[in-house]
Amino acid sequence: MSSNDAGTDSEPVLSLSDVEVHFENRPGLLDFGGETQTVRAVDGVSFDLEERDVLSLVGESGCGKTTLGKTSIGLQRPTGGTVKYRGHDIWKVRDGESDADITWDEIRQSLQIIHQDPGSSLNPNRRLISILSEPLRLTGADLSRGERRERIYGLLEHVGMTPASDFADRYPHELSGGEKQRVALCRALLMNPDVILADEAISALDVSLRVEMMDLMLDLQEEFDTSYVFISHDLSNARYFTQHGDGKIGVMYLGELAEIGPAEDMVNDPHHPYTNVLRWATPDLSLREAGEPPMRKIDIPDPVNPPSGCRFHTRCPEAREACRQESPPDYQHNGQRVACFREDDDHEYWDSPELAD
Ligand SMILES: Nc1ncnc2c1ncn2[C@@H]1O[C@H](COP(=O)(O)OP(=O)(O)OP(=O)(O)O)[C@@H](O)[C@H]1O
Repeated sequence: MSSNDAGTDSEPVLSLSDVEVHFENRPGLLDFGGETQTVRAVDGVSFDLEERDVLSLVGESGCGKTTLGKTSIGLQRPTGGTVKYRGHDIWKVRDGESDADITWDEIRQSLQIIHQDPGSSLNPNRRLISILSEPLRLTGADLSRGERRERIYGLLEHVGMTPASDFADRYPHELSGGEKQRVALCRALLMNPDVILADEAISALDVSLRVEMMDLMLDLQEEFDTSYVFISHDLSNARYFTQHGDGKIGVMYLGELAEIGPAEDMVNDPHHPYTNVLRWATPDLSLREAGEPPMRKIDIPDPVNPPSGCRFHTRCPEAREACRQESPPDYQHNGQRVACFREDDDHEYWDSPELAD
């Protein structure tokens, strides 16, 4: 085994280091003279996900949550940096450049996804029993037909679809949205994954069902030893899920992680001015103070041409000249990691002039 790819069980389940995903958008056929544009969807992101951990990614639409989530579970190849599963560089394994004793199939099986719209990922022509038998066959579980059925029934009942015999022979269109999402969760869990990427997995559910679904996911996390990357545009849902899962919230802005830390610290004591904006924009947190948003401008810059220095400087109420010049490194503040010069009492930021609108 090569020294730099010798994964062990003591390694984080996932470890992302300086990950970058840039998309090259080529001009369309009719776009004469158009130039290829580079969309900087994710830039310089690092984090570890431990066993039975939660990382919730929040941020405005287009900030790179889905791209980062997919990159974390090997559905998107990064254009820079590394993604490691238990210490193994997953793309080296995929490309046959690793002598690790793990295969790409094993890694892919360990990293599962549930989408916002589970209906689109459940085959409409197959009954639930058949949909849920598939992962058991794929994982090579040596089970008889009867044992498979028993395992599936057990899980359906566990997620509240009782009696399971009433559900097993139904087609997806015979289920409610919440039931479909439970089936998608069951199907992902039957692969025995280490990580499930839940991409806006509760957003399409009625508000009354969201907490129920999050509780179910957390309940099963204990039982199946699963970690979650939980994507949500709603900070109050991310707070609930992260706090109960004892994990971290990562706030993304224009492809970068602006701040990451434990849920309560992020909500009650945000250190990055953009985390403060998200908090202000989430009425459910009951923290909104009267008046204007804590931002200079409303419009979001283009990820094709992000602002220089700190990407948030064009909207940040605290921005100074230094923020336009230089990109802030990560500073550690207790359990939080913050990319903002204001964390450094000695930084030249404090002596540089405030930015005018
Ligand atoms: N395959 C692709 N090709 C080109 N650009 C892409 C591709 N996928 C995503 N993008 C762009 O990358 C940026 C980040 O997109 P992404 O979907 O990751 O953001 P998001 O935060 O998940 O957004 P939303 O909350 O709206 O789903 C956006 O500007 C998007 O248009």
